[in-house]
Amino acid sequence: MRIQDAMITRDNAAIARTLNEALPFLTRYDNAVVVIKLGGHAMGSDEGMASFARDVVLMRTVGINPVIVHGGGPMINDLLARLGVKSEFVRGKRVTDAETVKVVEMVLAGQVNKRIVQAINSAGGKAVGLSGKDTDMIVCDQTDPDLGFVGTPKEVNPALLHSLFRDEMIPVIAPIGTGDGDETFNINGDTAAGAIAGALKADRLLLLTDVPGVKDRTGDVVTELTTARVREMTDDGTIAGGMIPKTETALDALEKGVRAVVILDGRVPNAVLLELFTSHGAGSMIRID
Ligand SMILES: Nc1ncnc2c1ncn2[C@@H]1O[C@H](COP(=O)(O)OP(=O)(O)O)[C@@H](O)[C@H]1O
Ligand SMILES: CC(=O)N[C@@H](CCC(=O)OP(=O)(O)O)C(=O)O
Repeated sequence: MRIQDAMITRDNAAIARTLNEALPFLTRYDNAVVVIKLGGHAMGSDEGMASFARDVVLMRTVGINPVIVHGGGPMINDLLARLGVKSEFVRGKRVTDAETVKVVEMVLAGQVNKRIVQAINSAGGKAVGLSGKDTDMIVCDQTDPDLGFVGTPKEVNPALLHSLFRDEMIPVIAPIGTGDGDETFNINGDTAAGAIAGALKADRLLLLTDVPGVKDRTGDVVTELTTARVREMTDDGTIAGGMIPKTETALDALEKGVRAVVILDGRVPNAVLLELFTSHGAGSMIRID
């Protein structure tokens, strides 16, 4: 056998093994709803975005209904800094005054949302850019007067998303909500993703971030977490900062009927596919005890 033929045979064997491993998952996820939160830190380069978009289109092609809810904190920070507006976070949430909320909406629903929509459409998908304001999809209460225009979703109307699924479209949602009046609320991206996943009773909520998962005190990633363990790790301060809205979201989403939540590193190429279609998965999976 020529060296080249031997290499092809080896490659084919690896491909066959991968497909073999993926097949049971392909059946399991047929028509499943998978909500993916793409954090600002996980968005990275254009190449990374293109690879993420290809994965999302592949999910759609094999019959999954993906929903993308995105963040964009670092992009908001950039513009606020250029405008000379100071910004601070309390327990992972941005204190948002009237001026800041305008910048937040512009960056998230304009710049970041359209970048993701364009990447998915370039990869051959049919992405539709939305925010929680469209069809009153996310109606909020004010989270805490000290945080200003930060919203906590109190009502999620997912009807539009079901229509989009029927037409094999991929919703891409900016975490901006409306109030009972005509207020605009800034919603933490994780919180918005959890609220949408809960309303859809999603099969999976994937929170893509810039760490490999939830780390314990020694810095090791915990691959399987119960809700009780998450509470313990929050109480003793092991879970802190930006990880708090993620784990709070996970607990809330599980309570609303989401089957499992996974926190994983969005910077790893094909992170979403590895999580969904391999037996070892990726990141930290949180399930109800
Ligand atoms: N126990 C923990 N395990 C992993 N990350 C943690 C933990 N506690 C705090 N963090 C911090 O949470 C960050 C993720 O939150 P954040 O920066 O808001 O992400 P994103 O922008 O992706 O939403 C990590 O980069 C890490 O610094
Ligand atoms: C209330 C609140 O904190 N909203 C976030 C919304 C964006 C976000 O969540 O972005 P990441 O996912 O990239 O962190 C903010 O203003 O930064």
